[in-house]
Amino acid sequence: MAYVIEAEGLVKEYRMGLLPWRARIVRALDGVDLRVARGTLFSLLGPNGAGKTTLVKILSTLLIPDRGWARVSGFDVVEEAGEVRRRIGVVLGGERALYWRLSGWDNLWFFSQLYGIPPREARRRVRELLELVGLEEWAHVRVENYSKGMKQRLHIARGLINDPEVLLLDEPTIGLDPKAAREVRGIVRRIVREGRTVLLTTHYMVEAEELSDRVAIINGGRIVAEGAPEDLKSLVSGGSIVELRVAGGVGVREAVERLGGRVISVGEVDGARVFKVLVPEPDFFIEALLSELPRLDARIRGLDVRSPSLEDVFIKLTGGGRE
Ligand SMILES: Nc1ncnc2c1ncn2[C@@H]1O[C@H](COP(=O)(O)OP(=O)(O)OP(=O)(O)O)[C@@H](O)[C@H]1O
Repeated sequence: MAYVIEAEGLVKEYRMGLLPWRARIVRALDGVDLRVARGTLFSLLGPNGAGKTTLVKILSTLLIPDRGWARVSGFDVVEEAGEVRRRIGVVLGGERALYWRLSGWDNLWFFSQLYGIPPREARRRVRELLELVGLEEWAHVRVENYSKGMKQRLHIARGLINDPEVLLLDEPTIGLDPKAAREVRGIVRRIVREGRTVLLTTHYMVEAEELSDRVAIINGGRIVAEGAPEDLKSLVSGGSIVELRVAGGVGVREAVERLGGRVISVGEVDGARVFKVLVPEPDFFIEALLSELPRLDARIRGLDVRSPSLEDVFIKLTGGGRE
């Protein structure tokens, strides 16, 4: 198996505060190993502050790790940073790397010339990329008139200007409405179909589940699980997820556990508590629960049974997270 991204034992710490005696060390990566096969889409899924951006920055040579090593396309990200940069495209979330007063075409042309692409080839490339991201009709309109989704699509085109083997995408759909996010995901799929390798970070389970060949769940600077979405779901397999909404009652959680359920999260919606419970045999569990709850003075507001999703795995392994 040819791995186009490899990393082992990556550690990165940030020092917070200017005064040495009051400095606080934040360990953003705490020994990360990673292997991404050529031509696949790999997602790093994790809550805020998990270390996703730090990892992408190390792989794109923008940060140097304190310990460990990483190679992209066979080149070391520290020792051979120039070689790595020639072979990657990077789209960092929230960046403002476009010139808003220039058109989409002029932005891509400008970046093509920074890479020293000969004019004839650059023209062809810009045309193809605008087509890939569905902006050919907007090519000569200033970027300041683009919607958020269009800007993000242009960002992605910019990340591909040097025809990279590997595209690193940090939170590509953050802040986009569902339609714009769907368009971006479609483009990402096309990029992988072209034979490139894509590593993307996200905290949207659905995105990771829908797009990825493999997913690594990262939390607190460590990869806590890695595999194909289906494999990861089997971590909470051997059962069903029962979502139980109850109002009032004392000792509900204890009762759920006594009946063989494993509580993976507890939330609150409209004044009712929502228990997500992993249960081996839902029929038996629900029957027993229905006779138990009235004794605890708990009123059932809703009950739902479904198969586990990637989100359940994520919650189980990270103890929460957004979305
Ligand atoms: N420049 C910095 N200085 C100090 N601490 C930082 C810096 N950048 C990141 N951190 C800290 O390192 C940890 C990991 O941050 P990182 O941005 O890599 O996480 P993330 O998974 O990308 O999160 P998010 O989804 O919020 O972008 C967090 O605790 C963060 O506060």
